[in-house]
Amino acid sequence: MSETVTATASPGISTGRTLSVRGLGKSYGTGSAENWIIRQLDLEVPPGEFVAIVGPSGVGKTTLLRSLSGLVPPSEGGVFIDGVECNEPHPEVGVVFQDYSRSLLPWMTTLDNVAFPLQGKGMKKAERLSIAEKNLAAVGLGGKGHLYAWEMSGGMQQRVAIARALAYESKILLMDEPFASVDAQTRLDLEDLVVDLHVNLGVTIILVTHDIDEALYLADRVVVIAEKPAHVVDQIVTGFGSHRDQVETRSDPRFAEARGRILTRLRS
Ligand SMILES: Nc1ncnc2c1ncn2[C@@H]1O[C@H](COP(=O)(O)OP(=O)(O)OP(=O)(O)O)[C@@H](O)[C@H]1O
Repeated sequence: MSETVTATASPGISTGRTLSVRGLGKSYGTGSAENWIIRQLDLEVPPGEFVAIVGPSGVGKTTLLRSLSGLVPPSEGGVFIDGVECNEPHPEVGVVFQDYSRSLLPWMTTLDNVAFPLQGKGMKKAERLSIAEKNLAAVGLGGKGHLYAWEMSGGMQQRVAIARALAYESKILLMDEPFASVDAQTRLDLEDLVVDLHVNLGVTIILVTHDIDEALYLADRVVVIAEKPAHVVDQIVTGFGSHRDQVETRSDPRFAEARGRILTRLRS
């Protein structure tokens, strides 16, 4: 059974950060085998904005997100956080991946999974557990810290992954197809959870998805990447404000208009 959850303020988050992508290029291989996936990609995401990146399958969305997270070094250009070049994992950038089943450590309880990365901050155990508990509550899993991954649904495990990213004081949250592996109803619930987290916590969010409707429902701005090498080919400010409703927002004439524009752009 799915639950509807309202996010509450997390202790880990204050305001977001500006993320700037300048002339980003990423290639795999060398010499005559060099394959440019992304090239000349520019993007500016101010503090607190929610940006969704859409594009056709295989265009390079995951490659872009990995470059933003510092997990993959760019081949050209760079990623800047508040104007400072950052081409390696940044302590204020949290990442949530699609595959929740591989993101949680199976031998640890949920509470320990969320608290684990905080060890690197040199905090005492009681403080780590307290932050973990508060962030679990923020994603609707208060009091569930004793459970193991195998005792939770896919949607619950993905909430834990989000709580863990938030607990690490992330000011920028990168999400790669975070709802692609859960059922349709759970997906709607998780979408609304992320909307609430964004509104209540003010964190900057960049989410990659192949689902145009999901992008329009969640984001302040939808960035379309396409062609080979991939670059930004269109951007749409959704204009729906902070209030989103799964029925009302998706029935808004601007929603259909934006969807039509993106589909036309991707098929041209
Ligand atoms: N480590 C790698 N080495 C070589 N090529 C890679 C590597 N990672 C990705 N690629 C290639 O880069 C291209 C873009 O892949 P990527 O996963 O970023 O696309 P995507 O838009 O996220 O795809 P999808 O929508 O199917 O998830 C693909 O052609 C892929 O084969």
